[in-house]
Amino acid sequence: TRSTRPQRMLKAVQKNATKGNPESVISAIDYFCKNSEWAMNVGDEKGSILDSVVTEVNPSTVLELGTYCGYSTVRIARLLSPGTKLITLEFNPAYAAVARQIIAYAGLQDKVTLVEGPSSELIPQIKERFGITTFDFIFLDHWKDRYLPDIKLFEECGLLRKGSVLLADNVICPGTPEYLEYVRNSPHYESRYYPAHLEYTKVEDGLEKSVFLG
Ligand SMILES: CCNc1ncnc2c1ncn2[C@@H]1O[C@H](/C=C/CNC(=O)c2cc(-c3ccc(F)cc3)cc(O)c2O)[C@@H](O)[C@H]1O
Ligand SMILES: [Mg+2]
Repeated sequence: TRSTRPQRMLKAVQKNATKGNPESVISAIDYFCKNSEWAMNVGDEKGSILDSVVTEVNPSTVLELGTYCGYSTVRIARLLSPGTKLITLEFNPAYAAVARQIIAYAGLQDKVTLVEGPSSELIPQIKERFGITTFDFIFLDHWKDRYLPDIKLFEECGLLRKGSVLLADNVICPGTPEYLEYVRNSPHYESRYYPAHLEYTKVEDGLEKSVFLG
């Protein structure tokens, strides 16, 4: 049967990137998406903003919602201090299988815990299963209508502390209006918009960074 786009993306990484070199994996995926097939990775322009926020926060505990093929997982994990690991949640087994291979190709498997399942079920289990009290940094890039319910779940489960940083992709395109309204109007968050473009296009999009104030 015909291969899937994530499988073709993995082939492109195995063909064009250097094993153990995260930068080459990122470049190979961006090249594939610009020259062969568009895919919903955060991309290089928004990815550079992601890099700068991760570097600024220098987090000890990291969560990503929506692994997809692992592009942003690799971008984040390559910047983490030694001994720091990130947890990434993905509920599509086929996507998770490709992501595991792309993360391993980059040599970052020891810095990543990919958990298969829906965030709504997994978030309440995180403290127990991974011995995490709160997250320093959370990257939201899963179904856009799940950003708001999941941020409320973080609050209910006590997974945020004063200063926790949430970074959300696609707040303009496809858009997350309810989430934006919440973080921009809640007294519990200080929010800032980083304008950019939808990955590999000239369409407007951007990232919203929201700091939990307690
Ligand atoms: C049930 C919610 N919880 C979830 N828990 C765990 N994993 C989840 C969850 N939701 C979705 N996922 C996974 O996250 C990924 C979903 C991402 C959704 N992203 C988008 O729809 C998206 C879409 C676009 C886009 C923009 C313009 C277009 F014309 C077409 C597409 C651009 C992006 O950057 C995007 O992130 C998948 O791997 C999916 O299996
Ligand atoms: Mg996205």
